[in-house]
Amino acid sequence: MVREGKLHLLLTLRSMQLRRSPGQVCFPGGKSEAIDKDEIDTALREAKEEVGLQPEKVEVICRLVPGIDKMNHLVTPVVGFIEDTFQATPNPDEVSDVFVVPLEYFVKPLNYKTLPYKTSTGYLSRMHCFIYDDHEHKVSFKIWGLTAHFAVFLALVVFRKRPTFEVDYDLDDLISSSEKNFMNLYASLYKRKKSNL
Ligand SMILES: CC(C)(COP(=O)(O)OP(=O)(O)OC[C@H]1O[C@@H](n2cnc3c(N)ncnc32)[C@H](O)[C@@H]1OP(=O)(O)O)[C@@H](O)C(=O)NCCC(=O)NCCSC(=O)CCC(=O)O
Repeated sequence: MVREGKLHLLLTLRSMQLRRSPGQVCFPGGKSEAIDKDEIDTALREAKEEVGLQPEKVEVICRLVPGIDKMNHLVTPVVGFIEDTFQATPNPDEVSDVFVVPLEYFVKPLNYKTLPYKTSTGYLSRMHCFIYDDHEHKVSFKIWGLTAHFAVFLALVVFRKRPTFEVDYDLDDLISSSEKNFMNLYASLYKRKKSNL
């Protein structure tokens, strides 16, 4: 969404009652169901369930290169544009807060650290970790892991500028290098699956 002339990302704080990743920041989303035609359908259905966003209020822009979560699920980000007038109605079973962050924060953060990260298959990567202070609501959010990975990639695609921290992409060939990173990660998981057969 555009707020005060700047692109913003809408994020959620997961409910503490959730079995998986309680209290962590993520995008609205979830597992695909048989009724979903594709990942876009899944994303729109989940956004409606979690934050009350009506699918017809979303202008879907694109899908991004998938990521892989710690359970080795394939997670496909869907990018959509929404109006600034959207008023979230968080489903309290799943979401305890909804907030927005300027997209630019993910290339030029005020509070950032990087953590080296080794996947279950030994693939070496890095995890971004951002602390975002929402001054209007006097709350701070920690945005890290898979969520930060997607936010950084989208910010790089949109702004096409060098971030103030290191990233694992060739910035002159962003899309290909992100596909290559994904394929390497995917291949390392596939190899392990095969050897466990
Ligand atoms: C991947 C999503 C979008 C999935 O959302 P939800 O968990 O709300 O999905 P849900 O529909 O409620 O999930 C219902 C069940 O489906 C499973 N499920 C969810 N997404 C799936 C997928 N893509 N493929 C297969 N199964 C999937 C869940 O494990 C869960 O199983 P069970 O009921 O059996 O559990 C989210 O969990 C997420 O964004 N996680 C990352 C949050 C994050 O970045 N945290 C910070 C660092 S931690 C980190 O980055 C590591 C990555 C990670 O969190 O795995």
